[in-house]
Amino acid sequence: MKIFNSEQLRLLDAYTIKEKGIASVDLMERAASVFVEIFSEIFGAEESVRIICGTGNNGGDGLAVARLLHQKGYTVFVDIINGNESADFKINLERLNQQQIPWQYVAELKLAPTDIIIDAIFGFGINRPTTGIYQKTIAAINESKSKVVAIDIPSGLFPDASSENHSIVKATHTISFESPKLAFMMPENDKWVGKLHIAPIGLSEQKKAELKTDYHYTLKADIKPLAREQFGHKGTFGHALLIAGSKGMMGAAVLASKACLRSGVGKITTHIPRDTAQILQISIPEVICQESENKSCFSESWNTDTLQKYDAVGIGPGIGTKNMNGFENFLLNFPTNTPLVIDADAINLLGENPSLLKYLPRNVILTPHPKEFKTLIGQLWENDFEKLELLKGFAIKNGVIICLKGHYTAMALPSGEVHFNSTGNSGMGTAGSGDVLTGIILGFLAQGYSVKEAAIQGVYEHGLAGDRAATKRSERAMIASDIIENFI
Ligand SMILES: NC(=O)C1=CN([C@@H]2O[C@H](COP(=O)(O)OP(=O)(O)OC[C@H]3O[C@@H](n4cnc5c(N)ncnc54)[C@H](OP(=O)(O)O)[C@@H]3O)[C@@H](O)[C@H]2O)[C@H](O)CC1
Ligand SMILES: [K+]
Repeated sequence: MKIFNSEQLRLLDAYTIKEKGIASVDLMERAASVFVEIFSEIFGAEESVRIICGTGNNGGDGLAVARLLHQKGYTVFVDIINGNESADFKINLERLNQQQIPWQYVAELKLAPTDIIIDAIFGFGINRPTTGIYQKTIAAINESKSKVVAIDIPSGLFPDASSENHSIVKATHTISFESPKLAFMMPENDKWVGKLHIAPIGLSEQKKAELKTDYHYTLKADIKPLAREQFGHKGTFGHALLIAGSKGMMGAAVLASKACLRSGVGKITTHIPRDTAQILQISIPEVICQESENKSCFSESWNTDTLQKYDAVGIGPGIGTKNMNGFENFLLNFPTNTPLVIDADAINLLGENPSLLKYLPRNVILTPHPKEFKTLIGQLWENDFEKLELLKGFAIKNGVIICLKGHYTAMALPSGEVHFNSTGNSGMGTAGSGDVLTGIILGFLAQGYSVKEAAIQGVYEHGLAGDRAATKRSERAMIASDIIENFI
């Protein structure tokens, strides 16, 4: 799914009105009705609902929502912050009066603890930080103990730029129209958005296809699994090489190897330090163990021919950062066309010696978490929008795919595109979860997925398996092995 900016959403809005010959107020009605559909699945009609509206189209949505909830039997009360009224706001205020739904202009907001608040102050039309009565009302909402449901976007949040230090409504749920806003993907905004719901309102599919954006949100419909050949065998489903582990960190090699096998790969050879094969062999009998001749997992005897035998290579889980020479030797000998996934300490090694970046092969996926990303680029960022620019810049400059792990893992491609993942949960913030991801991506690469497919699909399915694990156990109690066990 594409992520559009506010200018594009306005264009889509106008185009849909023209193409489908519907009035803008009818599009507002459609938006309000899909909002109410989702809202009523979350909150029953016994609830008393306070709807706080601005006077633009977000406020207009709020008025239409008030009317539709009233018709469904909810007790509603509307507060309006006086301002310039949009045409569709005016129409909906008139409709509200016809139904004799109570409303008032807000002077000072006083909320009952039992109220559910619907936030309809500002939508994507916000163009400056909130001040005065808007700021005061937002503070009153945030100080209340009420559940808050934002229409389209929590009021005060800029959809396409950083809103650091602004006054923003802290929503429990955000029901957003048609596509998520870029701001929702940023960890710094997690505290405002709450649980995100996407509500399609039927904007023009043709125009959506035409509009270009760098930003995408991966949903089930975007995932196209590779067909598994009926006559295939372990020789045709790919042979992966994983370079992982060190003394005390062999669990990382175990988790990544097992996840790789679960991804459907034909064979995996796991290259580990000397005298550590027993741990791996006992944990996973299906793995081919290959011990290094020394204490690190880097073999001096590696050359392009030995590495070229594999369909894909993964390096990093649990390797430590002590053997820079070994890593350098690995990269210098790495075959140009073999896909490679680089994780964990291998990323830290690259960060320590950025001159090695020029030796990266053609098809590379790096999977840092934010701290590893910081080490890799050797600089900090002021806010998450700046971090996103740095991520894009790194992918473009180095011709690599880089997956920055997080709630919405961001995958930046050399083309400048960024794909945000939609699956996963906080239970995946647990030791070994990243090793599992490396194993899955490696397995997909070895089976012939392109680097783009392996990254996007690997991250998506890793999250999906994590969601299944959380359902069976809980986000708190799940561990990395549960992600592997729930990979189907
Ligand atoms: N295409 C869709 O997705 C649809 C969206 N709908 C809803 O419409 C809003 C966007 O509505 P819009 O009227 O464009 O904008 P807002 O309601 O967000 O804001 C209204 C005006 O408020 C002014 N403004 C902006 N920032 C501030 C501020 N900090 N303080 C005070 N006032 C502010 C600004 O006007 P100015 O002239 O003062 O600059 C805004 O224009 C969208 O989010 C959806 O909820 C449709 O209902 C259906 C289609
Ligand atoms: K809002």
